[in-house]
Amino acid sequence: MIRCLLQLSRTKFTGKHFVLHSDRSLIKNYKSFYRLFHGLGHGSEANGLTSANNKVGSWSIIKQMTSYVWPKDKPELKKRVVVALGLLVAAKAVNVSVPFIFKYLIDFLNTSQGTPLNFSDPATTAITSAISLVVAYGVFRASASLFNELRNAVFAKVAHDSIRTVARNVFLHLHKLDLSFHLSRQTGALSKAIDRGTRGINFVLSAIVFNVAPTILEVALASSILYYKCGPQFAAITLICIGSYSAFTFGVTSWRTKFRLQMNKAENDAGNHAIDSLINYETVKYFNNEQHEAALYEKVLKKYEEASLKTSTSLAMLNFGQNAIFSSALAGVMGLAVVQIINGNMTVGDLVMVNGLVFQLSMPLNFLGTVYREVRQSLIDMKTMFSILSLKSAIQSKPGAPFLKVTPENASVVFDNVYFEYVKNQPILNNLSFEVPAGKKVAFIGGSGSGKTTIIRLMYRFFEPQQGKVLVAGQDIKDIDVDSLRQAISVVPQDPVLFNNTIEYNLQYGNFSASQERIHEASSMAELHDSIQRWPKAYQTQVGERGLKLSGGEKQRVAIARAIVKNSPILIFDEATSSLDSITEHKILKALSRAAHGRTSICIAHRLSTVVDADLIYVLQDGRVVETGNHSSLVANPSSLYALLWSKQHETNHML
Ligand SMILES: Nc1ncnc2c1ncn2[C@@H]1O[C@H](COP(=O)(O)OP(=O)(O)OP(=O)(O)O)[C@@H](O)[C@H]1O
Repeated sequence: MIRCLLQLSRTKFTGKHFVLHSDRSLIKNYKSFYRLFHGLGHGSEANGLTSANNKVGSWSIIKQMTSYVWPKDKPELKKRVVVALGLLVAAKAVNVSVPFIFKYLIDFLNTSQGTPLNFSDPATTAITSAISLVVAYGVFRASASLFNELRNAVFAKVAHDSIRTVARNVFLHLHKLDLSFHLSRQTGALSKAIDRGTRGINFVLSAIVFNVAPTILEVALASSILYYKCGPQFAAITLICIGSYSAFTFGVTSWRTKFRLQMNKAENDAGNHAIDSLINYETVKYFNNEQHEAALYEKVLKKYEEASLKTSTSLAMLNFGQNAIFSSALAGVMGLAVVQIINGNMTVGDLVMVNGLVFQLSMPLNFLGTVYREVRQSLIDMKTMFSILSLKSAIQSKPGAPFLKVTPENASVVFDNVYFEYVKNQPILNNLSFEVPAGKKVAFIGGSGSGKTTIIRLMYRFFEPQQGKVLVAGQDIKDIDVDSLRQAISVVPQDPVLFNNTIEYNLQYGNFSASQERIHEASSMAELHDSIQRWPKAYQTQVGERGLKLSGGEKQRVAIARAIVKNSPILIFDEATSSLDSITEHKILKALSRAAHGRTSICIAHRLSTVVDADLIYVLQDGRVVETGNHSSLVANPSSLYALLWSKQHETNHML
């Protein structure tokens, strides 16, 4: 899961096919997620978990969980729940009977004391009673344990199925959430929250089904028996004990909750720091900052330790208080029973039965305390996980939205008066209008931060413009199915990141139904096939986490081949050849123009030499198109920004 989340953190273009995102923006995003995740600021700005967290109440979590334990479409699981509940009732009924057997045994022993049993005449009532009582005691105890174990075995599948389904749903939902969420989250904290949340499910499920309900049943049974068999005082002491025990437990547990929250936060911080630091392994080495990193890590671990100590100390206090309440009640009922025996109203067997019944409550009560404590903690853990499920993606297809009808002949892209800002009142695109005609190669150039990648994000519908329209193949992308839009566009990002798998898997990622020939063909087009064949494991070579075992140029070529495998009518290259040497770049550009033949291609480039053959070049400045034309028309105007950039790059090339 962690690996997948890490991979996800670099995903820039989602949909069915992923092309990956740069580390630079990741680090920036990690910081903002930290604020968001821990509620330190602008939580309402985006899809922050903090705000979502508040919306998810404990009842809502329990309600959601019920649907996993009692799933409409899984009758087999429902049967298991029913059988498990049956076993539970049987175990409790048997359990409550044990003190009775004890009582009869003691009374029998009392009356038979001094009268030796005649074993040579087994038909005597005394022998039969003695043997039956001892056997019944053994059988009842064994049956209670058997029913409990069977119940656990039968219910285990229900719990595991629920955990798997919830984990899968959260994972899928994470992929469905929009880019704003992924730009704001922090991987370490998120993966820890999911780990803790799924672990909590098992606990909460078992606790509610097997502890809370049965304890109430057991308390009711024991109190009724005490009331009818021994009198109202016994039932009253028992109920007062249970009342004060529960009140004390709930009160202290609520007070302790903050320590658990501090522990979770410190654990998240430690996870984040460890992941961030290990991701930046090389940077740490470049600056000899191992000790600095370890010191920061230790600082958060210390916070964890402090919170953990407070949790343990307060737990000891809780345990002691619970025991004191229970022991007082036990002493109370025993004292009452002794008085009754002396007055001749009760037998010694009754005293043992009362002791047995009240003592038997100690187990579920003790559990009730633990359960309440753990359920609260688990609910806190699960809150974050379920809050993810409650988040709505800002980008969704409208109900019944038609699929995009796009062919290479109509694959045009139009921006009509588009205004877009990431942050309020800081426009990135300012009433931007342009057209990318179908089947043409169009280039966007402009200074760093002028909004080139943002244009692609809007085209891919990662964000929605605040004003204006984006049309693909003449259709407003807001009104069409998002998946079909993304299927129509292949993107080669600036800084691709690969899955920690074989090179073949990474190429297949463009289209899992593509044949091996097609994959090899695409890799040849990206000038990659021959290099791969020279590697000892060829296409089965593992690329390492995020593709770290490949060079920047190799990764870029994998990304190009993968986009070719996807075979979409619109191709986008975001600085796609920036890590290549000039000879390889030249070869790839030729291959790309072959691959893009008859398709619409959009290139973002800083090196103008890569776009001289573009049919149309848009020059961006301050979120607007300031110049349009092809290379020759733009250089022909010596006062144009393009001509200036062209001459500057020429000068630099000559200097080199
Ligand atoms: N998620 C975001 N939240 C806030 N601001 C953002 C976000 N993403 C990008 N920006 C800002 O928007 C501006 C345009 O970014 P964009 O990535 O589109 O530029 P670019 O032209 O592609 O730059 P470069 O050539 O350096 O890649 C930048 O100033 C950037 O800092």
